[in-house]
Amino acid sequence: MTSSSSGNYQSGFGNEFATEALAGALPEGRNSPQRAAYGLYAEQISGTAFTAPRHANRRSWLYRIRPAAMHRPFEPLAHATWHNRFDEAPATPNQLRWDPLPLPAAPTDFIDGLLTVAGNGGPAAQAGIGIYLYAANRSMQGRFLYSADGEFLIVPEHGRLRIATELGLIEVEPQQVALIPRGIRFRVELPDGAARGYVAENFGASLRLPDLGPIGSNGLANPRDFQAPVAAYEDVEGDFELIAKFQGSLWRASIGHSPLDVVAWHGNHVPYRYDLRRFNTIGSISYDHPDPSIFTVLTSPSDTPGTANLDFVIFPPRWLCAEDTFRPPWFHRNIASEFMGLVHGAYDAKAGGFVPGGSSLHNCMSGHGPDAASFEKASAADTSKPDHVVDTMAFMFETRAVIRPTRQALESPLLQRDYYACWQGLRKHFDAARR
Ligand SMILES: O=C(O)Cc1cc(O)ccc1O
Ligand SMILES: [Fe+2]
Repeated sequence: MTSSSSGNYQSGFGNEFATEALAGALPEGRNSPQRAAYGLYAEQISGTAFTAPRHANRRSWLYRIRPAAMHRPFEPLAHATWHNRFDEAPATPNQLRWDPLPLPAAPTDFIDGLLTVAGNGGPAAQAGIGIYLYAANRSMQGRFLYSADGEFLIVPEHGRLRIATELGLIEVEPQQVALIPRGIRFRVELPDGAARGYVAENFGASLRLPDLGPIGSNGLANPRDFQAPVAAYEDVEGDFELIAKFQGSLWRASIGHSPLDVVAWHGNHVPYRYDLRRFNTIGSISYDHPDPSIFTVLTSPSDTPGTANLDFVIFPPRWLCAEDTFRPPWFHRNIASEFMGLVHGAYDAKAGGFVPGGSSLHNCMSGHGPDAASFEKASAADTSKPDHVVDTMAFMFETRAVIRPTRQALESPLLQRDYYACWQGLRKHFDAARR
């Protein structure tokens, strides 16, 4: 087996990258020479329509030991907890919150450990997202995964992931995220022996950096902090399995070699990692709590301008200094639906019950906001002094379409059946005689 490089990245979101693990493996001046160097096969993978506008167009050219076509036929593969059936249970307007998944006792790899909590739309419509949790305790061995249905945004909460992809190696730890584009084959290894986290599978237009408008040319997630891998290949033969996620179901095929055999590549349909601690958080320096759209890391636009299929939003450490302002998130009802997770520390709108690895769902127009304890504390706080919110990293998958929990999520013992009670202690302060 030949394998190369660890910890090597190329920087810049949306760049036209070029990388070769063997000198001269990338053809010069053309994509598809009559005979590629080293006896490699040239292969293109497109992530957008050929004719998508140039700024949105994604494709990569791969120079590989064997073409992706070379495997035995696929057959259906059952999975007890990972699926895209978002219509099994009625969509609910109830506020929902779950405790974290326990780490598994039996041997469980990343694929086995995936569980669908909720979602909307679907792969057939190329719109919506699947929301999954994973809890695993061993590396994928002799098997490789790709999804034809969407890109994976992986948000680790516990344990590092070493993600060996066709285009090279991506290593992430909690407070970093990984993005695996549609179609790219990969294997997830667990250097810490156990791992837990969240995944959004985006069936819609690929995630990109949001426009910055009047913020200007810098800020939020800066493009240079996104890191794509360098080429790293495996020249290894064996009795392996290629697993495809296709239209919400899994398929398996025997493959006689590692499909991670790309010696060189160039293009922009690429995996990335991003460290959420690099986010340049912007907020109010006068009064009022701004809309959380200023915390958008990446966005998947829909066909309606300004109305995302998916926004990936984070709530990182930050200073709060708005004067005469209720500083935590306000009470609200939104047209968008909000799935939240916590990867580190505590969230400033919830004094208890929302712990790292836990999840919450507040659907379209469902009232929510600070719990009673957080409300009382923030209403009494001295706003002439800044507050430093530290030790925190919450995130939100926000979608234009209602997020439909799966039956297994609604029936799970992890669902907090008393979640509504966190708002029941909000006292009546109204007094018509006092302004
Ligand atoms: O519900 C939440 O906690 C997320 C959220 C945070 C915020 O600062 C404003 C609106 C919002 O939905
Ligand atoms: Fe909210």
